[in-house]
Amino acid sequence: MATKAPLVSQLSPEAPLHASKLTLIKSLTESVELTSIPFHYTFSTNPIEPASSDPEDSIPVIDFSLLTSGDPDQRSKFIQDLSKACEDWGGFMLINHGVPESLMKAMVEASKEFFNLTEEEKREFEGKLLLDPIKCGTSLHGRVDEVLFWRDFLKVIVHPDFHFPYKPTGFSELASEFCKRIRKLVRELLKATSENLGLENCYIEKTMDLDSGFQLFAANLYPPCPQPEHAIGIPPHSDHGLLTFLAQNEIGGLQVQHNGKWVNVYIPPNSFFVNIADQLEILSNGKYKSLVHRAVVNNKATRISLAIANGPSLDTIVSPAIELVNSESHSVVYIPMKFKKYLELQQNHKLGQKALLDCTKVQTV
Ligand SMILES: O=C(O)CCC(=O)C(=O)O
Ligand SMILES: [Fe+2]
Repeated sequence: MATKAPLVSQLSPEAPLHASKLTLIKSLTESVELTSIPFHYTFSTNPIEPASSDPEDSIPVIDFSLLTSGDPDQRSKFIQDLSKACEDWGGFMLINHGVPESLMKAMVEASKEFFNLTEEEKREFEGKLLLDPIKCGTSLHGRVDEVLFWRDFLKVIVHPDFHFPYKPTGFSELASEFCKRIRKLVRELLKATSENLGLENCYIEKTMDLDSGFQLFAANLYPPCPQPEHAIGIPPHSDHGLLTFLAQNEIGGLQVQHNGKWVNVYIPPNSFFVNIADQLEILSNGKYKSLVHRAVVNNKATRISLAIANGPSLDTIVSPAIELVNSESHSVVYIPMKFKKYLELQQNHKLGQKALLDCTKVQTV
């Protein structure tokens, strides 16, 4: 059995988590035969409630090729489907989006290779501060987390400036292409969204300064967990930007909150799950709600997910579109805030549903 100091601190309930570096969850699960989860990983003493398997709860599917077909009827179907998905769910499965399946698979493979680097090699990319361009770690904020999450991550700022680890070979080139294609899709989706909100076609693109938009690539690794009903990969939260794109290997684990229930979302290998994030909720003055989601773990197979968060530029002051504020039916407004400030506040906020977004709301009378 491994007896590295950081491992001991994770296994013992008395040891303060903050005392030493945390072992990556991948290393922990590979170094000892675990039959139960170490104390600090207990997210819930009661088993986490299972998700709904009601066919009524099927995720809307948006066919991107309808938009690009050149047929006006197909385009208007796309616009309507998107509008309904944003209002009813806050997320949708995006199919026929034009990103080659081979590129998506290669990205998942390269992420897996990254996580397979030695712990020492990965420590080179550790990163400490919020806007450090490359950060590899475990849980959420690492040592400051009260409960540890069953997840290792690599987070990289890929726009407006592109950064990326130089290992494994070829990962950076693949990621550059992959993220560029996603930015293109985001622009198209946000043009259609502007239209759906009754705004000028380029409203979001311009006001959110997408030419300098903040794009963050994250790869998440969730190894098998001996007690998946008591641990969690990522707890319930909404994302910070405008739209997040999610892809995964063939293993499920994403759940979204819909009408007060948790719903399983399986993302097929050639699809993206796209969810509305907080800045789009603010901009739409609450017409669209950011989607609360979480990642659960399993006891059989390692899951890898890729989450690409697409936001405004860091200096953009995000506020509700004025056209959407003056209506009597919308009495809630959100306090305008620089996106960078929002990220800083989020960093110091415990991840809990939509706690930070709720703080930015003011009730008008
Ligand atoms: O792994 C997943 O499916 C979700 C990841 C996620 O929510 C995130 O990285 O923000
Ligand atoms: Fe997320």
